[in-house]
Amino acid sequence: MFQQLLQRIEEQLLQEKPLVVYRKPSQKMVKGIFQSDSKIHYCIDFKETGFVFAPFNEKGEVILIPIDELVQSQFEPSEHSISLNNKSQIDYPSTDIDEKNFHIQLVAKAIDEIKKGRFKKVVLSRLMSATFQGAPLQLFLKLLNTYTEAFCYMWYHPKVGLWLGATPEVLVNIQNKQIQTMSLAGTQPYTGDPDPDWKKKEREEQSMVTNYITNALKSLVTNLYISETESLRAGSLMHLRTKITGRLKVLDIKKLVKLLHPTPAVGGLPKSEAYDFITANENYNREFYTGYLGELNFKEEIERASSNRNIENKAYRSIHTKTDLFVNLRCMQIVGHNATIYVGGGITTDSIPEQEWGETVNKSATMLKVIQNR
Ligand SMILES: C=C(O[C@H]1C=CC=C(C(=O)O)[C@@H]1O)C(=O)O
Repeated sequence: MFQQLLQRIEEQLLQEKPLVVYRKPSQKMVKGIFQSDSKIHYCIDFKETGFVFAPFNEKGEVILIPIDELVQSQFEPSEHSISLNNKSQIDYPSTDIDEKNFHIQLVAKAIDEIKKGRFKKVVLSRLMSATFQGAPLQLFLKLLNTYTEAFCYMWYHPKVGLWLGATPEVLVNIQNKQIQTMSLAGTQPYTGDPDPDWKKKEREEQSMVTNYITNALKSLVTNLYISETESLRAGSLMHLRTKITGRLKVLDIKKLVKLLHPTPAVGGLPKSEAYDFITANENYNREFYTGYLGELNFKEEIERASSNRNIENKAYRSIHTKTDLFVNLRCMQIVGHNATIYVGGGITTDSIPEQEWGETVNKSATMLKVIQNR
């Protein structure tokens, strides 16, 4: 069955038609969505059904792959998954000294602006290049094998390109009017401790995200609930996560997404000042990195146990509409045998530029491990 899904993916790639194949965190089901033509469809009012792929730029167009054909199959991660602990196994591509200096100076400039009061936090990123052997589909299978707790995907559109990723961050899950989101920030390497100590810088950086999201949601939801903050493992990294849930007063996905994206986990605070700094200073276009992606308005049939209402059938079915969106982190764009890997980190007044560089190097390991089959 899984073999059939792989064949269908290969066929679609050969025909140069749009597709997305993905697996949600902690699930075994891999879904492939195949578009029947090569047109580019856009999501306009968020009432459409399909798989969305949105850029970081809020004003950029959100691409939609309609569900012309859906093929799904269970995937059993193989026993030979890649080890996530051994940092030394990675062969980091050599970096140009100018590249490193540029990033360090960029971080220093941001710290200055924070001290001057222009903004409180900004997420700064860079890209790096690496070559790989084999086919992109092989990389996707390695992602599935390696990052079972992440949202793993391969997305392709002939007019846009091919992207792969394994992200730990949920933008928002919506089922009927119930929503679930998270504030995810703060990073340290995973060393085997599932609940390590966190420094003040990471705690503050993450609580800014929590505060932003809860304030943004206040006017839109009732029953707002904020969980305890916990450590979350994402491959060879650890993050801080707080879960936030609530019930929408009015189901308006467009408004909700506009409010959440980009969260200060990928943009900064205040949103527009940080955004302006990023676009004026980062020196490259993030495109779909730190955008969002996932299922929009999918219909899901839920079977419930027998109830008084429906004794003859022993069960009754109801149709739910679900939206599951993820932030596009730990991702790369593929052209031929070249991968462009995107990595970034949150900068606050307590950031140390050299360490922020190191954090982007650590984050690149998520994709490099897969590329290098380490
Ligand atoms: C921007 C990225 O990560 C975000 C998510 C988790 C932790 C982050 C941090 O510690 O800076 C970032 O906010 C990235 O991986 O490129």
